Amino acid sequence: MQQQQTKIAIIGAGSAGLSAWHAARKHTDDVVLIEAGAYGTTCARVGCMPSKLLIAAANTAHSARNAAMFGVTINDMVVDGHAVMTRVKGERDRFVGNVLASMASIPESHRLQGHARFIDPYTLAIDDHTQLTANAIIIATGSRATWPRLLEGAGDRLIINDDVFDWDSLPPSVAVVGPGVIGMELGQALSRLGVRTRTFGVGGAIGPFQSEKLRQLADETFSRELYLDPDATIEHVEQHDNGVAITFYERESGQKVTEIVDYVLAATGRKPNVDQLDIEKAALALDERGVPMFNRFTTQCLGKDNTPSHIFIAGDANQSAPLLHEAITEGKIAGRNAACLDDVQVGQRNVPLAIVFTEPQMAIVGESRAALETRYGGCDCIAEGGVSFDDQGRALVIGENHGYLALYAEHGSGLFLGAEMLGPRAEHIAHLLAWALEQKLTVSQMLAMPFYHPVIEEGVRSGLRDLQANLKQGSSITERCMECGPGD
Ligand SMILES: Cc1cc2nc3c(=O)[nH]c(=O)nc-3n(C[C@H](O)[C@H](O)[C@H](O)COP(=O)(O)OP(=O)(O)OC[C@H]3O[C@@H](n4cnc5c(N)ncnc54)[C@H](O)[C@@H]3O)c2cc1C
Ligand SMILES: NC(=O)c1ccc[n+]([C@@H]2O[C@H](COP(=O)([O-])OP(=O)(O)OC[C@H]3O[C@@H](n4cnc5c(N)ncnc54)[C@H](O)[C@@H]3O)[C@@H](O)[C@H]2O)c1
Repeated sequence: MQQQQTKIAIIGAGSAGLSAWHAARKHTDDVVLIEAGAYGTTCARVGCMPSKLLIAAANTAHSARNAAMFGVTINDMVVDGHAVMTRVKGERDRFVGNVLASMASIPESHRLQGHARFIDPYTLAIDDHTQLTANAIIIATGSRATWPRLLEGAGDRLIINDDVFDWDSLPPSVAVVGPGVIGMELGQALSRLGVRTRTFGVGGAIGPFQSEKLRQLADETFSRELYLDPDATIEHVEQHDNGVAITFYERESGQKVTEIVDYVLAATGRKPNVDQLDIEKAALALDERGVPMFNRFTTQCLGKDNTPSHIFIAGDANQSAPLLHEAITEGKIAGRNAACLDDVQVGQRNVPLAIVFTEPQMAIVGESRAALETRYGGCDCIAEGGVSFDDQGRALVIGENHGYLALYAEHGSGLFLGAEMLGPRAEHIAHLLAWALEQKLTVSQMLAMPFYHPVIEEGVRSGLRDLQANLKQGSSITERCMECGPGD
């Protein structure tokens, strides 16, 4: 094995690893980036971008199909599966190309190709060709899809998101297992593109929602356009000639049925890629899932001896917020801190923000009601308000009048705490609300902002008014109040 020495080794050239690379390079030239698979990042190759491209095609088909609602007739609307996938893959390749072009700024001499694993806390083996010793190591290895064993009955017809973006055309039917973020985005998109879908979950969860009201509303709303059973019992999955026989209890009738589908798409969650790193040789404290314990503000891992380690972890690998913008932020913090081990600093983290690109979109800003209840310890300190989009002016105009926005604030201070939303333009509303949360605005400060007419934001104002009305803030301090002493 070739012996090599570096100041910083970064494992994984995905979004977090590349962000770490650029941050570290501001402090040192001595950085090595290790990648086991294809360059281009999960986000661009098989994640955020191709999924949004597929969704864009699906929503176009859906709008065309529903154009009659506006008095517009579109005759012979055809979804050309081959053309859909050609555009998805073509634009996807453009995004990947952009990443590859930016990688050109990383000299070959600073890159190693191969699978990294720990030999000891400071040494990595890269495949069986290089032994790399580093003063600091950043784990940015991402995550991968997991699935229950039952689905393996589908044989080579069991697919994950990566496989969808390899298709040259659209198949006639797909069973989607897991109505989480990936399952709902891809399941609805495929259904709108004319693929016969069946979506199955366990325990009732849909998308990212914690609020029972929103979960139920999502169930009702999505069930209107696709077969969705968020608490399904799948009894048997078996590969069958040119498809898969899937035996399940039909939601409405409760009857056991067997259907043949072309593919079973596993969207049952992702696990961090830390299990193939020989992580136990890194002398780190691990949680019950085997993921290194770390400080989310420094991304520094905790050593087995309870002292901060020279190892950092960023992006999906730590599973704390498996989203692209969080991967970039964590990579930046990790890169800077790995380069300045004597002066590890707290990095800036933003408020939680998650958006699901279904229609209606789903979004969570700040902590969910359930998480807030836990944080506040059940002290009845949280006020809730909300608004339905069913009869909201702008939503009616554009024919997207479905959904609800739940808003949370703190009694007493009136501070805005967060929101959960199913509804039109949630991607934009969620940003406005996240920015308000970031600025630590109170509900009355938010209500003092301008609201144009007619816009979805007017619905947000109605929700904020409802929240304001439910807030217990005590009597307002009058101009010459008892508390105000002489000299005021
Ligand atoms: C279908 C889908 C849709 C998504 N949509 C969105 C979205 O709309 N918005 C959003 O914010 N997020 C979205 N995400 C999540 C987002 O893609 C991830 O949070 C983000 O890509 C994580 O980046 P990362 O750098 O941690 O991982 P990656 O980009 O996966 O990088 C990890 C890299 O590490 C390499 N690696 C792993 N182990 C080793 C090893 N031992 N040695 C060397 N290299 C190794 C891997 O090959 C990989 O290249 C989506 C994800 C999926 C799957
Ligand atoms: N728009 C976005 O930002 C976006 C899009 C896609 C993915 N992502 C990221 O990727 C992560 C992973 O997404 P995901 O959808 O794989 O995970 P997820 O945790 O969101 O969803 C997994 C779903 O599978 C269900 N499930 C688990 N076991 C099951 C079983 N045996 N049978 C049926 N259902 C089962 C779960 O109840 C859950 O609903 C997300 O948490 C998110 O961070 C983000």
